Amino acid sequence: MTEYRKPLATRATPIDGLVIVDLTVHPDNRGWFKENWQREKMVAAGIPDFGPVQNNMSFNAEAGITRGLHAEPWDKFVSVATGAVFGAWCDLRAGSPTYGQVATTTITPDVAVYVPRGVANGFQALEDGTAYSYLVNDHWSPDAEYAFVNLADPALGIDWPLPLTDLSDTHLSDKDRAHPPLAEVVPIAPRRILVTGAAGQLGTALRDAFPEAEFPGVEFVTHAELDITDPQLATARPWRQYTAIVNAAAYTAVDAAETTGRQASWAVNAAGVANLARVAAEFGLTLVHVSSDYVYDGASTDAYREDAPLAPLGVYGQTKAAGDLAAATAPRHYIVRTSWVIGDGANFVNTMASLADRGIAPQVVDDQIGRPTFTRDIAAGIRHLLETRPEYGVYHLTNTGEPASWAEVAREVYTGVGASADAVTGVSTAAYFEDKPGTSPRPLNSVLEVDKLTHTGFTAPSWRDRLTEYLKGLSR
Ligand SMILES: NC(=O)C1=CN([C@@H]2O[C@H](COP(=O)(O)OP(=O)(O)OC[C@H]3O[C@@H](n4cnc5c(N)ncnc54)[C@H](OP(=O)(O)O)[C@@H]3O)[C@@H](O)[C@H]2O)C=CC1
Ligand SMILES: Cc1cn([C@H]2C[C@H](O)[C@@H](COP(=O)(O)OP(=O)(O)O[C@H]3O[C@@H](C)C(=O)[C@@H](O)[C@H]3O)O2)c(=O)[nH]c1=O
Repeated sequence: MTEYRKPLATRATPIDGLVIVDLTVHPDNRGWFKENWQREKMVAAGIPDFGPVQNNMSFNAEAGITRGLHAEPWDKFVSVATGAVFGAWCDLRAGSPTYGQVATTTITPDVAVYVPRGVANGFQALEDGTAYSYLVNDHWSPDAEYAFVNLADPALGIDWPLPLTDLSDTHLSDKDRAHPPLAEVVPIAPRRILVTGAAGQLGTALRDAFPEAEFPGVEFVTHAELDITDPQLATARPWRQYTAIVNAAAYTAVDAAETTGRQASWAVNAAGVANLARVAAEFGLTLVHVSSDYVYDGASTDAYREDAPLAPLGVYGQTKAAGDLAAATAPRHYIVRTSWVIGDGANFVNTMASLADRGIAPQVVDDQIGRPTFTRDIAAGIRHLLETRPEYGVYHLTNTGEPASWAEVAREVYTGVGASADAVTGVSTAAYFEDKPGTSPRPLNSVLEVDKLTHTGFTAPSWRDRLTEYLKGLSR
């Protein structure tokens, strides 16, 4: 029986994330009215902001008609427009703490159920002429991965009001009779993570931080495999089957960005990020984007906090700043600003180690101050953000320890590889670049304050410790 004028409320079930919702139904002399989905109130009541894109209805002419149990790769919000059903669900999500658990309840117009992606859904009509409604957050596609479980499987122990053995073919389809028992079900994999720019320094480290065993279906794409500037990006993947994009793609040739690489820098670091942000916004994904200390002018005498004004000096920094503004338009975004990245690839430490090996005594700038940051720690910090989900926004993420100039870093590298630190001569940035026309201006202060990230429970180790380990691992 429909209960009228109940306040909107939610009730937990034995299945993790499967929520029964009490809806407010307003009766009058013509019938009744209900808000079947009301985003603002329902999200406030704790129902996920699941972004429905399709509303399905099935009409069930007679009581006893039974459908299920079907787990599709999208979330559902089910209820009835008229009549009543006995609803039954079984958790078929790979890795779910409640895998195989069953929940049941009666659904009348004053009840709805939020069914998370991968939980198999089924029902038996309790009245003739029952109209069953479900909102879903992906468009139906024959290519989607589905899972099914047999609604008569004794392992589920569902106590159907009308025994299934009494049902004729007009009440239960052959297809639904033939679904496998729970023991033979292939579970539904979770939504996937996509990592762009996967052949770069950070992309390489992200492969270790997001192993397939812990992140089933995680996808690493190189520049050749997915160009973030692609105008067809919105249709390049079935995006609703993804949960996050980690953007490690960038144009990072700082000096070339001033001249021959200006267009490419804008295309990748600004327009490409805007492209990703549009996809993230449209399909409800979290965008993790990586940014740089070069978005600041370096004139501050203090370490930079996340809310410091953007004031980039050169083209690379300008395009990175534009990318940050674009990334922030995605409702779910983490912008991870880091500095002086060292990983697997061409970088300052490798250059210095190579110069030391060849007995070269370099001049190195001693008035740019910052902290080298190792890609394994950036990757670990990104994993931390995606797993703990602090408030969306900008986070500084660098290794910790006393900041240093590039000349000091160079001396540590020389010492670390067994050469003399005396080989490194300090020089001012102005003097170093004096005879190098067309090069980029660089901030003198690149020190980023990392307290905000620390408060979320993540602090990267000291850069000096990481440098020692890194130099040991260099194949020379
Ligand atoms: N390196 C540093 O010192 C610092 C870097 N950062 C930021 O950290 C992030 C990671 O940098 P890092 O790993 O060092 O960069 P890398 O230059 O090592 O890697 C960038 C990757 O992006 C790829 N790429 C370029 N254009 C596109 C495109 N249009 N679509 C898809 N992929 C593309 C590149 O491929 P290909 O080479 O084939 O073009 C490359 O594999 C970047 O956002 C960078 O701005 C921040 C501070 C310092
Ligand atoms: C090789 C060399 C560099 N330098 C200077 C140039 C430069 O100012 C500094 C560091 O050299 P790099 O070539 O690594 O500088 P650069 O490419 O500007 O490094 C930057 O890359 C971008 C992508 C970022 O986002 C920044 O955080 C920063 O890491 O050292 C010397 O003084 N002597 C040398 O022999």
